[in-house]
Amino acid sequence: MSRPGGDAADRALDDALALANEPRRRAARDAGDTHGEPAGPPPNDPLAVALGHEPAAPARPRAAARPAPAHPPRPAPGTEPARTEPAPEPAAAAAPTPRAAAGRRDASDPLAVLFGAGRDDRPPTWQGGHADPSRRATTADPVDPVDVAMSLNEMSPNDERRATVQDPRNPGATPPAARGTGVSGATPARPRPGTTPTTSAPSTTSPGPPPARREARDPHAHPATPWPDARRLARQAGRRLAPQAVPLGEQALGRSLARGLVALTDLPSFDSSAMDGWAVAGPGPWLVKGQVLAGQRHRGALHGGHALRVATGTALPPGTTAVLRSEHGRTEERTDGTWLQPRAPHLAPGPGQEIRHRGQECRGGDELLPTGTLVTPTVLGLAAAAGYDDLVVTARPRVELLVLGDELLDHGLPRSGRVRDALGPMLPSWLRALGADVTDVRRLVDDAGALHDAVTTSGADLVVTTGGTASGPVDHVHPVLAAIGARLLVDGVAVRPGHPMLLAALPSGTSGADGRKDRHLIGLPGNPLAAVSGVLTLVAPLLRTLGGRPVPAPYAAPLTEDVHGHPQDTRLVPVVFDDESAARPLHFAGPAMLRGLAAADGMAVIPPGGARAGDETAVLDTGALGPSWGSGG
Ligand SMILES: Nc1nc2c(c(=O)[nH]1)N[C@H]1C(S)=C(S)[C@@H](COP(=O)(O)OP(=O)(O)OC[C@H]3O[C@@H](n4cnc5c(N)ncnc54)[C@H](O)[C@@H]3O)O[C@H]1N2
Ligand code: MOO
Repeated sequence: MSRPGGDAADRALDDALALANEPRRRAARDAGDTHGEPAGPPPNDPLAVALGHEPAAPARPRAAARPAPAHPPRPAPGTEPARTEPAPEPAAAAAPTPRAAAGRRDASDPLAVLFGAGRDDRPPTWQGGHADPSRRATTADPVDPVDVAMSLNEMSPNDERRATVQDPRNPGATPPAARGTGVSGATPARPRPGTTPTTSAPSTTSPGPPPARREARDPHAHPATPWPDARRLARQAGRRLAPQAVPLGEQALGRSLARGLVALTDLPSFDSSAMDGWAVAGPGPWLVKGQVLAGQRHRGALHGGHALRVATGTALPPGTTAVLRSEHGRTEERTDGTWLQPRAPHLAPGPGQEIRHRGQECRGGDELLPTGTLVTPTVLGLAAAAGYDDLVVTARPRVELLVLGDELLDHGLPRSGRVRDALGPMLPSWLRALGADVTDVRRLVDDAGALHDAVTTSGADLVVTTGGTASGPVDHVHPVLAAIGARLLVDGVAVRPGHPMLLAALPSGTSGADGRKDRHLIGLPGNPLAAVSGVLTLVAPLLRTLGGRPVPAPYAAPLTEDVHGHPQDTRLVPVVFDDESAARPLHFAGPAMLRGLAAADGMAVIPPGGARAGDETAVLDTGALGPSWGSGG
């Protein structure tokens, strides 16, 4: 099956994002920036700018051609640098505003991205592809995911992660990543005392995690994957699942057509009246011969000088030359019957007037919609009108969500150093909006054995974890992946927030009961906005591939104000469209905050080095995720 636009459109999308990001990344590097926090939060003064109605094809990002701001803008109240959370200033908080509808190519798609620039603006060195030897790969470079994949077995011997690797299911065995290093004896942490896991206790099937010596994992041991590359790697990591025939209805909603929708018949399939009135034959006046309603059939033909009272949708008998709509005609009872004539000479219907002709919309065999079209409510309606009872659609990727964290509460007020789980209630809807079948949502205690069991026994196509991706004492995601021999395709992304997110190919031995292979795990950071960043960066592109969903039409918007950038990393910043075309950055956008995003229409993609007021900036749609048929990815 090929999708409209398919990989080419997908590549175009990522290429354009790479274009938008690359020059700033270089500008930041040229300015001597290295690792670190953004130069400063965004400036104070929100401006109102209009959303550009750009063509879907990559155009030219003005942002890409401009140098990075020489001086970082002043901090804005209510914003925070990547890892600090200043006290919010309510007066400066952006109030939720009406969502802009116009200007979007695909309002149902959370990942609709619009571009502002084209390749013509690329600096000469960029056009050379590799003119700058220090430049990291971008999506413009063909990169084989296999080349980029980092097998834990291939990590350098001095990677401290090796010291933490131990198979919690088999404490005595030297895990693959530790073989040959002489390192052993890592212990997954035990649940903290006083914690109350709500839905999932530590594994009862597991012998339990062994004692371990945990050493700090160095998150900077390897460079983070550039954000556009991470999206592409996620998109290329999986293969489309096998299509299924499902009954026409909600089951099909949100999937893609695995076969083009071909008209089974002419539409309309018979000549019918477009108006309530009279079917007439020849010029008037006409003798009214009776009435035929929609769904009824008149026996025989209509002869010249005769009329039939008809309703909108009535099948017209042969001989009908036009329909006179009711407000244009007048009847008169005479001894020989009811006579009809136009109310005025100019209201006499011309030939064919008010007739809906057979085949006007399509002929049998015409392709109504191509393969890959997202099934929306309207598509269901069209398919029904065209006579379909079932649709052959792409499968929904089965996704299991594992929410990690002893500190999480599932009800009541945050208290005693514990916080409410914000991701359990939020992510399943996101995942469904991205086309997933969320098979399970489990809260796990911070226990390596529980995580190990959950991952290895899951039958899902994609396991999504939240929390535990960093290098804290109970961050078990990396050690468990290493222990089971998972292959890290992305291990840390140059994006703020969301830096520690990861994507791993699970070994085929961990396929579930149904024997599905080609399974993946995405580790989302625990900070809630960082987790959303991971959804946009890794989850959406992978789900789009697995579910064979169409590539969203891109869109971009000029920014209303300067937005500071991280020196090397892309930033994703919640923005709201104040009117039809304004992208205003919102405050309260720190990694642990959801207040900004909750009021947002999307996340602006701020390239390394920052963006200026007026810069056309790609926007990832986050505002239209409500409908379960929502596209995305
Ligand atoms: N030494 C370092 N520490 C941290 C680094 C680093 O590079 N070196 N990265 C920081 C970044 S960036 C992020 S993001 C976080 C990611 O941490 P984890 O993925 O390991 O997540 P946790 O530590 O489990 O939790 C982080 C934070 O988020 C809260 N949380 C977790 N789950 C939820 C949830 N379901 N709902 C609401 N809040 C949640 C948790 O309580 C923590 O406050 O690591 C930094 N540290
Ligand atoms: O706090 Mo972290 O912001 O996700 O990269």
